[in-house]
Amino acid sequence: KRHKFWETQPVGQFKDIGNTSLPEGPIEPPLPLSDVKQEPYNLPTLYEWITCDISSEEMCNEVFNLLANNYVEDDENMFRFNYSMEFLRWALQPPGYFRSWHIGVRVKSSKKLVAFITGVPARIRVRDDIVNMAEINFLCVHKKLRSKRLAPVMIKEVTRRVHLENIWQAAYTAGVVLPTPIATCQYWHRSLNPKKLIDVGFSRLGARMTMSRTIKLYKLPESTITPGFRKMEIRDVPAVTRLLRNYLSQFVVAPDFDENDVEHWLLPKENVVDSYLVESPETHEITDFCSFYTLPSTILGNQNYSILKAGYSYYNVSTKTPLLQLMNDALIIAKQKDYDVFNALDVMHNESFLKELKFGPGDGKLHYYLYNYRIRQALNPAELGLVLL
Ligand SMILES: CCCCCCCCCCCCCC(=O)CSCCNC(=O)CCNC(=O)[C@H](O)C(C)(C)COP(=O)(O)OP(=O)(O)OC[C@H]1O[C@@H](n2cnc3c(N)ncnc32)[C@H](O)[C@@H]1OP(=O)(O)O
Ligand SMILES: CCOC(=O)c1cnc2ccc(OC)cc2c1SCCC#N
Repeated sequence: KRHKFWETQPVGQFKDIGNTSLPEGPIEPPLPLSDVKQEPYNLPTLYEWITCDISSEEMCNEVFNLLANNYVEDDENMFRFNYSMEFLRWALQPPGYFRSWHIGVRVKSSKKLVAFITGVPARIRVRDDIVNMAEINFLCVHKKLRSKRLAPVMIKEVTRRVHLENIWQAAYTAGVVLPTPIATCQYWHRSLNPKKLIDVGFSRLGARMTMSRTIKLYKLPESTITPGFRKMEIRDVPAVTRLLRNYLSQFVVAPDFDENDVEHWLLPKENVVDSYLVESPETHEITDFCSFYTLPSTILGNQNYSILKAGYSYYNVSTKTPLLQLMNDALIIAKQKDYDVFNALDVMHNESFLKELKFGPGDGKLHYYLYNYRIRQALNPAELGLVLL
């Protein structure tokens, strides 16, 4: 497949796969800031750039609506991600964020928002290298403006603005195959509301299975079973940071979280992120941690339901409680909160609990990418300690 844009970019190229003589690390060196293009890339005549202030209710609502109607759908067009406004503010305003990396495209005449792309700063460790990167997300072009080569312009513009902050690497994920994935992961789904998932056509009644038998199969206890299992609070940030940093150190690619990052990304936020930990009833030591984020989806073309309430496994650490038991408590919490499904990627140690906790494999893949950073050989999902939103 010809990748006319991606073949011009400092990313692993398909032709280089297997060429282990190429060094691991940055592909191109940083430039002096004076060499970075000072003015925005040209857009087609009818359109203009707009820097989106996500703090503004009106702007955030415009972004919400663009994504709600034009963002990612599954291959069967059964679902479309429906990121909430509070989720977008959480995802886009981490410590040290740059408003200039929240980039929109408007129609000059109508001022209608028709495209969007974002970056947020993140310190990502790759093996022993800690790299300041941009995490790129929410690339979206209105359905009516597709296949006009707008995406490469959006990507070049966010690249330019990231370069202006002296950052030269990026991390991103996509369901599509581009040059060149550093890892390819699989989604797994754990039904919490099997009747709804069957009704919308995602799941099917198993052979020789009745609906009541299916509901019973996925039934969970009313309450969590681990002694000392409780919601994370702000006073837990130092202990959770220690626990998480130690746990993530075993993976090839992982965020280098400090306490500020943990406070932003992992403190519970209603309808956005849920975090629980195990505080030993004897020693009061914090021994385990689990978290999931809330990303609903619009259900496309179903008479009975319009929204799918989905939880997504985020960061989990087990040092005393078996991961299987910890994640079962996470499922119990999600069911208590009326989630329809709990999703997880096969990253980190997730493989160890998926089948036993009755997750089923999805048909979607998620490819991880680094920009301007070569990894000699693609990683196994279990070597990834990074979850993007
Ligand atoms: C140092 C800093 C660096 C910062 C930047 C780092 C890189 C960040 C990269 C971005 C990371 C985003 C991560 C993220 O947000 C998470 S992945 C979600 C992406 N968004 C969606 O799928 C929403 C629905 N689809 C759309 O809105 C459009 O189809 C999009 C906008 C996707 C493409 O619009 P279009 O109207 O359908 O297509 P054209 O404009 O005609 O352009 C075609 C070219 O775009 C390439 N393409 C298609 N999908 C892509 C994708 N998901 N990533 C990268 N490239 C993608 C495609 O391969 C082709 O290039 P090629 O000819 O070379 O093959
Ligand atoms: C019921 C299981 O599927 C999903 O939860 C779901 C929901 N919404 C989506 C929107 C766009 C979409 O595009 C790939 C996929 C989904 C999926 S499956 C992949 C995400 C996970 N887990």
